Amino acid sequence: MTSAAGPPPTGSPTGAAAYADSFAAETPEQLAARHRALASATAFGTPPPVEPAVGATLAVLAASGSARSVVSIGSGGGVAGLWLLQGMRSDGVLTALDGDPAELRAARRAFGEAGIPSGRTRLIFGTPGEVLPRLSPTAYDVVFCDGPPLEYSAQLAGLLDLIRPGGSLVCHGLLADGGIADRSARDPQSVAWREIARTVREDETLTCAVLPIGAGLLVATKRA
Ligand SMILES: C[S@@+](CC[C@H](N)C(=O)[O-])C[C@H]1O[C@@H](n2cnc3c(N)ncnc32)[C@H](O)[C@@H]1O
Repeated sequence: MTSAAGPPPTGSPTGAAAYADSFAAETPEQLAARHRALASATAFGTPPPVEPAVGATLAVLAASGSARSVVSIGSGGGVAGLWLLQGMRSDGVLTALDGDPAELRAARRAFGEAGIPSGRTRLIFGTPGEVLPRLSPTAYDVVFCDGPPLEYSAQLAGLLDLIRPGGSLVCHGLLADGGIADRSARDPQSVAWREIARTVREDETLTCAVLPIGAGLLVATKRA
């Protein structure tokens, strides 16, 4: 992807993945947030933002449910948040949490530059374990998780409790290194992803799918 905001990052996808990303054109403000997040990833080793095709999928999921209330766990620099806001109702509120104040500042900047009214975002510092108990059960249309699975796998029941019937849990990153599909991979991250995927697949109140875009999306929708 080439843009006025800078050259394509190294390691950019090719072929079908590149087409999927190019289809999901980003605004100059989204591109600026993406380039800041990628620069931070290069400089500090922070995880990269979601790919454009993943962002567009988040927007579609939010739009298809006329989402008014969305939670983003691991706000990062706000790239995914901007896509979610794009799909949500114009009066919808995005609650974004992160355990790194610098990431929350970056997300606030991204939302401000994109002209998002301050009342449409709620930025909360903390871990899922600290913040989830303060959120209202069955009040959210979409709960999006993007961060180390070990950080929220233990919170899975609490995450599902937040979602209204018809709403969705969306987890990003389960296909990142192929460990989930490799039975011999016993590293903690692969084990956590396997456990999350197994739990949602076996839950008869959920309809779920794995979408092989970006680093992989696990989508689980609560039956109405
Ligand atoms: C992959 S980045 C999120 C990128 C974001 N979804 C985007 O596309 O802009 C993961 C984020 O999770 C946050 N994080 C990691 N562990 C956390 C924890 N235990 N509690 C809260 N946030 C955490 C990191 O600070 C980081 O900003």
